[in-house]
Amino acid sequence: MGIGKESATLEDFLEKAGGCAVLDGGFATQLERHGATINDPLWSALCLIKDPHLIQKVHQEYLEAGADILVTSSYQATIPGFLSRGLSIEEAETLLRRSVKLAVEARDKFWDAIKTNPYQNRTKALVAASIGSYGAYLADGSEYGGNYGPDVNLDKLKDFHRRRLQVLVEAGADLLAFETIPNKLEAQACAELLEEENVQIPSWICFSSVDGKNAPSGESFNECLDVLNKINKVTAVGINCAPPHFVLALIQKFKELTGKAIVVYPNSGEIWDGVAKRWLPSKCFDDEKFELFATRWRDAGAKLIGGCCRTTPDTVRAISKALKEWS
Ligand SMILES: C[S+](C)CC[C@H](N)C(=O)O
Ligand SMILES: N[C@@H](CCS)C(=O)O
Ligand SMILES: [Zn+2]
Repeated sequence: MGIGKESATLEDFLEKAGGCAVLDGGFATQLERHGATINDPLWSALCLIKDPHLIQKVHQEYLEAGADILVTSSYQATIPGFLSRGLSIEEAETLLRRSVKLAVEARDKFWDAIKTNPYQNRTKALVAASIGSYGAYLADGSEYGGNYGPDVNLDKLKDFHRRRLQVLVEAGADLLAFETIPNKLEAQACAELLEEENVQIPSWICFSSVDGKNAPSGESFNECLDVLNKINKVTAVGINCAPPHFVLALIQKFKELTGKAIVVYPNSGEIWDGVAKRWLPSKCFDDEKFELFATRWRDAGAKLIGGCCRTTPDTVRAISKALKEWS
């Protein structure tokens, strides 16, 4: 027996979405635009404790902007992270389940409101449970560095991810989204866990990149994807929270390296300073540029396209306009 409901394939969903699905945008970014303070080791997961209503509002805003897939607020929600704040294991698991519940409720409410409108051309959105990297939990910018040191081995990374993954799948997520994976070892740990836990829902594993060519650790995507290609339970692979000007070349590279579906959701181009905990200005794409490049990314072979940090519902609206223009 595996965990998670038997679901329709991602391929079927992509077909219903017109061949290419629109993801949402920067989740934490939109929380902050509404005034949330997340300068904290739990980052956006702090809102699971302090302001769950705001989480649901942000999901709603991304649906209204055209997202076919919502990514949950669990990026930096981890059991050890919550324990270090004095919560019990039970409370930590309740918060993880809450992240899925908030997105599912937002999705269902939105769908109930639009499904009978004959002029709407939408598919019922999916909820992807975010599983941020170990580096995200460290809260020191390690998801863009990829060097976890000699004490972190394959088993330690599996132990870190296992229980959260089980709780999120059992809470009813439609998909798993591993985000900002910065090295080959962690990609392998996540992929092998999908097999060990016999996960029945589709999943993507996304890497960050700081040089536009390799994983942040310096390992080539060739090596990283070699590991993932062998594991059928990894449905899609790609890039998230890397600068958007890297994305076209990375899609072309990934097309050569894998037969799996490709997912891309870059950030705005700003650079995260993990020590000062703030975004530094750099070469950025505005929403018009996202609109222009979304079709280039699709034409290069990406099947799931959205935005990550510092992008907003307006960015998603621009991507949706570009990709669903035919509809
Ligand atoms: C995607 S980064 C901006 C998330 C925050 C980071 N893990 C930190 O806590 O500093
Ligand atoms: N899903 C996370 C990604 C951070 S890189 C968020 O949008 O907050
Ligand atoms: Zn991001």
